[in-house]
Amino acid sequence: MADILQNVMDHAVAVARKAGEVVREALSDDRKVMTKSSAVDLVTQTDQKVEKLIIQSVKEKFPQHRFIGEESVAAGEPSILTDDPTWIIDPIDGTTNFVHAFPFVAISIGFTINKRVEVGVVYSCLEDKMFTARRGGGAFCNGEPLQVSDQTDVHRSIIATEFGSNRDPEVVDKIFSSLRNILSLPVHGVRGAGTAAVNLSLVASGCVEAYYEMGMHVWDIAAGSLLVLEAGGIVMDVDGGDADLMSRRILAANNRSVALRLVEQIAPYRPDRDDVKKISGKWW
Ligand SMILES: O=P([O-])([O-])O[C@@H]1[C@@H](O)[C@H](O)[C@@H](O)[C@H](O)[C@@H]1O
Ligand SMILES: [Mg+2]
Ligand SMILES: [Mg+2]
Repeated sequence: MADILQNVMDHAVAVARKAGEVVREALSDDRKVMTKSSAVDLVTQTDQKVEKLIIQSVKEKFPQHRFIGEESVAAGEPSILTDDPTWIIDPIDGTTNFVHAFPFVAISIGFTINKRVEVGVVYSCLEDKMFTARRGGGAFCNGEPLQVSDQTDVHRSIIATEFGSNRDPEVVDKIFSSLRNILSLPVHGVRGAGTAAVNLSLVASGCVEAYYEMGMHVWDIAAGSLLVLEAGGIVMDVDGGDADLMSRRILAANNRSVALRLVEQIAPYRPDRDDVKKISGKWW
């Protein structure tokens, strides 16, 4: 197992770095913007090109492995997580940032066996920060070990979250009531990098105490959730229950004390799960 995981880690780092070069080069091109689930859920040809590059390179080295890729799922591939070795890929996490040249854009590659993340790689390619973690092996940024913040007082914390791309009025109301509750605790501040993976790397780096969101997807959080765990943090559902990669809900924090104070303030809702999709009238 250790050899396989080291081979996976080495390959994920190498292909994430190559993908980062493609993204940086594309920043100087005209970026043709398309939309997916809403007018603000953006995708570009670079997202699609990078995902193809990653999957093709993994298939050559690990032909038996499975994939859940954001843009493959958008094109109709199922996002079912099995016990098989699976690469969970977000080719560009922060596409809206990429379109606007806002400087937080990441390639996120998680690797699971038996539905558990064993390797996580998040390459924040405009910052040139390679975040890596192996289960039980610690979390690192460009080779330097990461440790979550030791702050236990939520009032002295910065909390990260995102507004997402769902503009249904009832969802927007939930987002803002959670935000109002947390801001009024009070906390030192609320931030959002515009990418779940970078937000999770900020928790792992001790720069923010927690990140929560509802509506993001498994490819946004698979790699980053392991960064947080291996940096000494915790990951759970926004209601305090067990973390569930496919639920599209996450609360990642430096410790339980801060996490549970946030659970009390978050107005939860349940997005459609990543592994439950209507395809040609059937549910799977
Ligand atoms: O689409 P993308 O840039 O890969 O991923 C983004 C996520 O990282 C973010 O957490 C979410 O709020 C955005 O709506 C978007 O889904
Ligand atoms: Mg994403
Ligand atoms: Mg993406």
